[in-house]
Amino acid sequence: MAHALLNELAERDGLTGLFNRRTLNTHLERVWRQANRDKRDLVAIAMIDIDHFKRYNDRYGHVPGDAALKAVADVVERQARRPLDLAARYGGEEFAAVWYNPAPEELENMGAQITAAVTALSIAHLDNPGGKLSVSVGIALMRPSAGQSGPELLHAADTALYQAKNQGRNRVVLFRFTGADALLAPKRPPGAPEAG
Ligand SMILES: Nc1nc2c(ncn2[C@@H]2O[C@H](COP(=O)(O)OP(=O)(O)OP(=O)(O)O)[C@@H](O)[C@H]2O)c(=O)[nH]1
Repeated sequence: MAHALLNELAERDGLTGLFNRRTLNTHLERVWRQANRDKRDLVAIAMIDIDHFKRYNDRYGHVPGDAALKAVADVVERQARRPLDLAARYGGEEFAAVWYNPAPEELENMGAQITAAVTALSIAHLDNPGGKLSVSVGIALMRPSAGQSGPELLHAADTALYQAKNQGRNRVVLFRFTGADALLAPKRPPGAPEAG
């Protein structure tokens, strides 16, 4: 019993109860191998970061800051519900979700459900445009193969998150691999006719 409790504590983040970064990395390695065996299964990662959280702490204090982190953690957890999915606190105000074999065309929507659910919490954040707590989301998708690794996927999701921050925050950006790695159809430029 005590052993199980210690294991549980080592795997989880004390504040939010989500899995910690170390557990995420181990899980990613495991599902990566699984998907590689199955040859066609995909793995996606979403990185989720609270917008202007430093300003939030500065204005409202660390106790409300911690409560906001827990509320966002619950949102992320609800969005990673399948048996091989996993939600983690990745760092201070950064969360990550592993999505095993998601439908590529659903990814943007899955990310948008996270941004919408955080906005719907209606946590006042007067130093954030819009006046409410919001998050930015970066998502990347890969079909694991021998030549690629989970950390590459994480890095791509992080790059997409960086773009989401730069483009104004409170939004979802999908990392778009090119060439043979492209699993997501490139977005049509505005006004372009539909393919087919
Ligand atoms: N209350 C609380 N704050 C934390 C915790 N961990 C990290 N933070 C705070 O999160 C803030 C992160 O700030 P930055 O990395 O500058 O990012 P940001 O202000 O969210 O800005 P953008 O990400 O660019 O939108 C810092 O002020 C940290 O102190 C925690 O466990 N509790």
